[in-house]
Amino acid sequence: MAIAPSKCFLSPQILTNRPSLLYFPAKSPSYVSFSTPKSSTLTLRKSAGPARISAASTVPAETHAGASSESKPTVLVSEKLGEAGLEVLRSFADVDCAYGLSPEELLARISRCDALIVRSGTKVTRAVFEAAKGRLRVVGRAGVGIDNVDLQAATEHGCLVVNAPTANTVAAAEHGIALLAAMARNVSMADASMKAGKWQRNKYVGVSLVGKTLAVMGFGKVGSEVARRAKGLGMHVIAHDPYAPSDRARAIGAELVSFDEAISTADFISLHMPLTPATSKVFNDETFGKMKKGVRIINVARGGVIDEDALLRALDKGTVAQAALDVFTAEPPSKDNKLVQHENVIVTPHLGASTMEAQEGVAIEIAEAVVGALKGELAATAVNAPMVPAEVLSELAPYVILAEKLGRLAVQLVAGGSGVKGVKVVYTSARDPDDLDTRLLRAMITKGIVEPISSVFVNLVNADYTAKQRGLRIREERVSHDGPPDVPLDSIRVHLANVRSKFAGSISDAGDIIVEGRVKDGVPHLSLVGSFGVNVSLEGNLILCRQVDQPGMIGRVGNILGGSNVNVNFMSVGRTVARKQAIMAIGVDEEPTKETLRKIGEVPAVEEFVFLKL
Ligand SMILES: NC(=O)C1=CN([C@@H]2O[C@H](COP(=O)(O)OP(=O)(O)OC[C@H]3O[C@@H](n4cnc5c(N)ncnc54)[C@H](O)[C@@H]3O)[C@@H](O)[C@H]2O)C=CC1
Ligand SMILES: O=C(O)C(=O)COP(=O)(O)O
Repeated sequence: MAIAPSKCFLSPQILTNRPSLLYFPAKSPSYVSFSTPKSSTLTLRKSAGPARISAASTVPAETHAGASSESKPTVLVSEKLGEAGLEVLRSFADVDCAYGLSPEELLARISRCDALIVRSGTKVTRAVFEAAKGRLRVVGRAGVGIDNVDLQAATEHGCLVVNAPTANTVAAAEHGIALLAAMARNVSMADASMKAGKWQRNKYVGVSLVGKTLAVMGFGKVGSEVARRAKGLGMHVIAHDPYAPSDRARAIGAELVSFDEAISTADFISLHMPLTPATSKVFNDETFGKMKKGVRIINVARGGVIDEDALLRALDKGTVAQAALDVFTAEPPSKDNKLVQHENVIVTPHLGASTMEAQEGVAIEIAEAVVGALKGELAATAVNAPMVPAEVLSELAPYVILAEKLGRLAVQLVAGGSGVKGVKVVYTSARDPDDLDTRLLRAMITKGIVEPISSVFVNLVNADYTAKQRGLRIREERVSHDGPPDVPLDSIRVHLANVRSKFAGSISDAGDIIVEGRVKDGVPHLSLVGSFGVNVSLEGNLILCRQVDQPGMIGRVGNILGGSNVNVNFMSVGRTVARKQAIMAIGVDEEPTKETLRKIGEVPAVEEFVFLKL
C-alpha cells in the first residue's frame, strides 16, 4: 500500500515580514496578503492534515486561504477532471473548466490564471510560462507522467509543478495486465471478427501466460504492481530498473537483471519507465534485434520510449510477434498509423489511468496538492522543488526566518557597486551533517540577498536557479558544536566575500562582511556583526552604530530616537576591548526620519552608522 508523504504548511507571514509565500513571490494577489504583528510568537498546530505553522495572534490559518470571493485565485482545468477534485478546487478558487483548448487559446487565457491543471493531453510549453506573465504559480499534473510539462521553463519562472503520483498506479497496472492477457488470447481481434459475422476458432489460438518469462522494464510503482499481478498468473518475472532496490523486487518474487538480459530472455516485455532523454526510443532496431524471436510487448508507459518505425519493422519480420499499445509518440496517432492498423497489434487510446476510481482519486490528489501549494504548503508531490518533511520543517521554522533576515542584513551592508558574488554560509550544529537539511535555509538566504537588490522574486522553486543566473556562488559549511542534538542549529553565519561595506564595522579580520544569528526562545536574534558580538532580536528594523566605547552612549542615542517618537524594542552593545571600539545594535519599530538619523550621526563618539530594514 502506498504511504502518502506528509505535507507541511508555512504560513506566509512566518516566512517573511512581507506578504510573500515560500513558493510564490511577494507580488502574490490579495488572497495571500496580510500583515505581521511585531510580537508574534510561533505556534505549531498539528492536526490529522498538514502540519501548520502559524503566527499566534494573527488571522487563523483557515482564513488565510482566499477569504473573500473577489480575492480568490483562478484555477484553469484544461482536461477532464473528476467531480470530487473540482469540488475541492471550488471551495478555494474560481475554477475555469475549459476542456480541449487549442495551444493558442491556452496562451491567450493563461495570464488570468494562478494555477493550471492538466492531464497528458495539454502541452505546457515554455511559451505557456512566458504568456503567463508571472501570474501562474502552480501547474498540477493530474497523473504521473510530466513529460508534457517543460519543467526547466517552469523552474525558471518560479512556477511549482506538482503531480498526482499514486492514485492511478493500480489502474495503469491493471490495464497492463488486461492488455497482456487480451493480446495473448487475441481477444480484440476475435471480438472484431465475431462482430463481422465470423466464427474463426482456429485463427485465434493464443499463447499461455503460465510459466512464461515477463520482463518488467521500470520497476517503480506501476511496474511493481504489474509484477505482483503477473506472479499471481504463474509467470516468471524478471525486471530491469537501474535505480530500483533489489530487496523490493525480491519481496515480490522478481529478479532484477541487466537491460540486455531482460530483453533477450523474456517472452513478454512490459514497459513502465518514464519518458526521459535516457529512455527516449530505447526500444529500437538494435534492441529489438537482441530480443527472443516471437517476443510480445506491452506499453502503458509512454509512446516515446519505442521507436515506432523500428517496432513496425520488427513486427513485419516476426521478431516481435505481437504488441499491445496504450500510448503513442503522437497522441492521438494519425488515422492511417501503420502500428494502429497492424493485425498483430492491439491498441487502446491512452486508457491506463481511466477507471472511475483512479479518476476520482487523481482528481482529489491533484486538487489538494494545487490548493495546498496556492496556500503556501510545501507540496509532498512537488516535481521541481525540494520536498521537506513536516518534522524537519517544524523545527527549522524559526531558522528559516533567521536565514532570510541574515541574507537581507548582509546585502544591505554592501557598498553600492560592489556586486555580491561569493557567499559562504556556516551552520554551527550539534547534528550529524546528514541530519541537517539546509536546502530550505539556503533558499531563504538567497531570497534575503537577492530580493532587496533586484526585481526578482525568489521562492523555493527558483532559488538555486536564480542564484546561478546571477552568478551568486553559495558555499555551505558545517561546524560541529557540543550542544543538545534536539536543537537543529546553534548559529547561522553569512559571509559575503570580496565586497566593500558601507559599514566598516561589519567587516571581519579576514575582510568579509559577516552577520551571524541564533534563535533564542523561538525568536531570531543577531549575534555577531563583523567581529562584534551583539544580541538583538531581529524584528522591526535595525540601526547599527559604531562608536568609541564610552559611558552614556545608549542614553544619548535612545533620547534622539525617543524624541522623534521612534520606539526602541531592543538595544545591545558589543565591543572588542573595553573603552575602545563598540557596536550598538538598536532594534526600532518605526523607520527613523533622515533628520533623526542625521542627529545620531552628529553624536561625537559615533564613527559610523547604518539603518537596515529587516
Ligand atoms: N498509460 C497511462 O495511462 C499511464 C501511464 N503511466 C506511465 O507509467 C510510467 C511509470 O509510472 P510509475 O510507475 O508511476 O512511475 P515511477 O516513477 O514510480 O516508476 C518509474 C520507474 O522507472 C525507472 N526507470 C527510470 N529510468 C529507467 C531506465 N532507463 N530503465 C529502466 N527503468 C527506469 C525508475 O527508476 C522508476 O523506478 C510513467 O511513464 C507514467 O507516465 C502511469 C500511469 C498511467
Ligand atoms: O498518469 C499518467 O502518466 C498517465 O499517462 C495518465 O494520463 P491521463 O491523465 O489519463 O491523460
